Amino acid sequence: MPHTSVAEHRVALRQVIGMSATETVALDRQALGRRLAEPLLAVDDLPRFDSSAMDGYAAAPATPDQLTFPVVGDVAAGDAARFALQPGQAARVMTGARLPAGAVGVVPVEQTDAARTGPAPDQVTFTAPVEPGRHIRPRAEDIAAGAPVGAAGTLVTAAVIALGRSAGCTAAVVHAPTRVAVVATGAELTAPGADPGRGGIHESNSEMVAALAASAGCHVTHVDTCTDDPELLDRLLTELDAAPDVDLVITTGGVSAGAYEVVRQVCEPRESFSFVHLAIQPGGPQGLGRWGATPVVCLPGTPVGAFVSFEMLVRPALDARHGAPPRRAGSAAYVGRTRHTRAGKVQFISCVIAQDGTVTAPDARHLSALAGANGLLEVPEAVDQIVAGDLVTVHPL
Ligand SMILES: Nc1nc2c(c(=O)[nH]1)N[C@H]1C(S)=C(S)[C@@H](COP(=O)(O)OP(=O)(O)OC[C@H]3O[C@@H](n4cnc5c(N)ncnc54)[C@H](O)[C@@H]3O)O[C@H]1N2
Ligand code: MOO
Repeated sequence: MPHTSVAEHRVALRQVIGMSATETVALDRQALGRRLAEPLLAVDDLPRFDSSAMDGYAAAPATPDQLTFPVVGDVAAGDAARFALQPGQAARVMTGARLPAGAVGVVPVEQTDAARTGPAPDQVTFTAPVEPGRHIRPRAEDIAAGAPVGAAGTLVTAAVIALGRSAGCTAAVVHAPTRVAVVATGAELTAPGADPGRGGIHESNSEMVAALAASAGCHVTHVDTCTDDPELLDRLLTELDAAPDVDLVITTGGVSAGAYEVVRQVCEPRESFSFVHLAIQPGGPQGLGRWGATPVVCLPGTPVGAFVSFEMLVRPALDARHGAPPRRAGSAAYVGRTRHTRAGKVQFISCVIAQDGTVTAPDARHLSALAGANGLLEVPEAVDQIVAGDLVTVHPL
């Protein structure tokens, strides 16, 4: 296999995976988790008008110490409040109500002699003078029409949905999710619940990769398994390339040096494909290319290798495709036992990052260690052991 650096492979993956299409979606929960492809601008001011922050009385004192006011109006939230307060007048207002013109401040009902409920009184007396501006939410205080709710690249969160909708936005231009087909290959794979017999194994990669892709903002549209029969894989890839709902195929297995490496056998002869063994562990054997017009990423079959290489290689390319900024690795103080690792390869070890900034890593490299992990600890190529007190690079999962 050609020798390719991890950095070169990452660049190649980004090129093949490319950028997603953009689409306009309603600014509701379907936009949640997407990245804005264009700035989202406020359509309206928020608040749309000077409004009351309290249930109480808006007042326009004639003198700074005026305490008793005639009540000339009653404004509920939603009312148009077409009248203006003259100096010396007050109006009952509810939280969120449009303030009558001329209001200087709002006095909460608790600080008056008025009853909370029932019709508005003819007159109200406050316990203290009106403070100018108090309990008034000025128009556009939160965001003004035309100002950005979010720049391109912003993650649409519940708060972004709230801000945008409050500012009158109804839709957003976002990066479309990548429609992914997963194909797990291997003669030994047995479907859930079926008898694996003497040599079979319970198949797990397909749903693991589907879950990883979903967590990376993809829509998983196909999940297939395939035997080691080259004709079957050829036919399946051709079908997926023709399918209207597949932007990317991710395969697992069949990429190493054995006699029945179906993915390599079928894909390697095609010019666009390259198969490499990267200096990382696990996840070293990798393939990449296009079947027809469809990008195909070939991960190794070992479940931990497939997981780690998805996280460290494929996820960054999907993030870029979906308009997300690069994730930053963290660092943590290693507090476990001395771990000997293999120099010459970047190692990714399942680890547990604690709240206090320390990190431990169980001895095993098995799926059980990964299932209990919340991060991957990266041991650089030149390092052959990590000891307690080392500051190490960690990638949160
Ligand atoms: N002579 C060599 N042998 C191997 C090399 C090598 O360089 N020379 N590389 C090793 C490394 S590293 C890896 S990783 C694996 C990659 O092998 P494949 O991608 O061809 O994967 P398979 O052989 O198909 O499977 C490996 C392993 O994983 C299990 N597996 C596969 N698919 C699934 C699945 N869908 N669900 C659950 N488990 C799965 C499979 O049963 C095997 O145990 O090659 C090494 N060998
Ligand atoms: O890549 Mo393999 O065992 O290094 O997963």
